[in-house]
Amino acid sequence: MSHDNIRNFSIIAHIDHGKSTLADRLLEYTGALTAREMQDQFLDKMDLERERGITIKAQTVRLNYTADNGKDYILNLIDTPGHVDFTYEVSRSLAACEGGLLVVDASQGVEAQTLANVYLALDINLEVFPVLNKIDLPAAEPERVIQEIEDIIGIDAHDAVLASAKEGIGTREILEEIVKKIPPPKGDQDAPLKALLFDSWYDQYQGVIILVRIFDGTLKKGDKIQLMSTNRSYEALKVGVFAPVMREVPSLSVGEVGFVIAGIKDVADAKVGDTVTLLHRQCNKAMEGFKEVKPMVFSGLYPIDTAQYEQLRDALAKLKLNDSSFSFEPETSVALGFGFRCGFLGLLHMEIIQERLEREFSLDLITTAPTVVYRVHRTDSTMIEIESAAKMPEPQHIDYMEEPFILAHIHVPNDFVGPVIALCVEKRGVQREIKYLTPTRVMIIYELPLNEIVLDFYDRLKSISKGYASLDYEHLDFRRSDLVRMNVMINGEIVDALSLIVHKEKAYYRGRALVSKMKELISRQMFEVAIQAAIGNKVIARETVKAMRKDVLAKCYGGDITRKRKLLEKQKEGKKRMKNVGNVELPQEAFLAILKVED
Ligand SMILES: Nc1nc2c(ncn2[C@@H]2O[C@H](COP(=O)(O)OP(=O)(O)OP(=O)(O)O)[C@@H](O)[C@H]2O)c(=O)[nH]1
Repeated sequence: MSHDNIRNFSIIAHIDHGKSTLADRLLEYTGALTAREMQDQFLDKMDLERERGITIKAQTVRLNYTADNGKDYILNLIDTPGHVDFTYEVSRSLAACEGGLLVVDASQGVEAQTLANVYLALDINLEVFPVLNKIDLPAAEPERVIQEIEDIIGIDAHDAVLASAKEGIGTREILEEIVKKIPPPKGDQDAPLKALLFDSWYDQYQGVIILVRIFDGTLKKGDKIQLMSTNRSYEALKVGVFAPVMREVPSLSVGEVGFVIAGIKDVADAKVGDTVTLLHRQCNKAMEGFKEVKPMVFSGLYPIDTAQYEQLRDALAKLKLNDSSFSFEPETSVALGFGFRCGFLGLLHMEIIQERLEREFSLDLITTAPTVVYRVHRTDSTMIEIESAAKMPEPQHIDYMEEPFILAHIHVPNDFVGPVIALCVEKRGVQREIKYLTPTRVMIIYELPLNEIVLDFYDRLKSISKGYASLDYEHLDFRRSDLVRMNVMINGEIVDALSLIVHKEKAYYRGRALVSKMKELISRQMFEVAIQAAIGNKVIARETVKAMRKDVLAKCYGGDITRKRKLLEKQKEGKKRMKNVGNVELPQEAFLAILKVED
């Protein structure tokens, strides 16, 4: 059977350059969606995604298209998540394709994130062709952007499609280009099944659904399949495609993309990048590029109201059903009580989960400052990985420690090179390369400790570059580093949830800055509050929040009860995100004060 009529492609775009809008246009044009269904963007399903304008979970659709040459084609659009935390998932989705549309906002030009994904695509030899979107905007500069694409990315862009996804301009040209420029899939129909699992999620009615791209062989309903990384086998109960809603088909063969429901219980068993083969006729080599993804950023989540603990646990379990890259385990804090230490792929992933917990599950949470995984090599020559300062052994048991490093690509206009380099140096960065991509655009490549990135790197980068800089990063390795545990004491008591691991050289300065920030954040209480930072037994900084002079209610001249109630209510409002630690009331912000400290 010929696979000549199949085209598998992704849309590669920087956030907000119009990927979802364009995808909807393609669906609409090929008749996959009616205009009414178009009211909502089809591909970005979750509310949160829509609100934040970012794509979190990949979605894939099959489109039927009759080309100008009179032939019918099946176009599989494979959506990719659009954020730096999900690079691995992006790379697996791209691996399921033969080509990619590079969508660039004609008024903005090429951005760092676009580059990262384009390079991912070019590295695996995808056919990439450019589409300039938003040409309806008065600020669009197609010529400049075409030049930029050629200079920076090095692909031919002179015949880039000029499009406006908003106004439906260029849609047919794009479909024609897909057919002409992207090669059809190759593969051996008679070989044993070899399919790439490139996405999976949990559906409450159907269980785990996996998306696969067939490279060799055929996958039929009823087949006994095996996942090669876990060696577990399942029966393919349902096989089908999204067109764009789920539709069962008898089988999927070479080049095709579709879903399989196979009674997999847990998304953690359906690992992105895994190879699907047949139990009794296995392919001899798994797909390349498989990686186990591991959480890199951790934070403590505690219910403000201890009665919400069970609810929080259930909510975390529910979220985990659909997100195997997220982890949680119970943690107890003297200061905050019972909660969970949660692991995330990165900061955005963390914010998304926290926001969902508060919004979809109506939980009020205190979150502790994000941290990374450290490796502690103990004097007894064993090694442990810790993801919170509370787990750090006493100094006499530590031989040395290591912290994770990343490779950061920062894309910035010429004018900001100086400040960006200064920031990287301040954050203990090691310079790799500074590349002038054009006379005005610069790529700054630095090795940086992840620990500095999770604090305030991104915000600082944005503010020193007036929003122009963009960042993307990949994990490099663990490096030996001089780290100490810093404790924060409130009225002489160590508050464990505020302890942090810092680089020794930064400790004094950070300690001082942290306590002075906390002083601003903690409101006056009926008594004096001493805030101290200490390393071991040594106090390195101290600030005092003076006692309140008058009772708030004293302001309410005597008997005006409504006024009094109003004031009390107002106080209650403000109390929402407060936690009593000892007898001191600490606001949520105080737990994240370290994020607001500048070096
Ligand atoms: N003027 C104009 N606006 C557009 C065009 N295409 C998209 N937009 C707008 O640009 C914004 C971003 O578009 P999206 O399609 O959500 O961007 P996206 O690239 O999918 O973003 P992610 O899902 O985060 O990757 C939206 O407000 C769109 O309405 C266009 O051709 N012209």
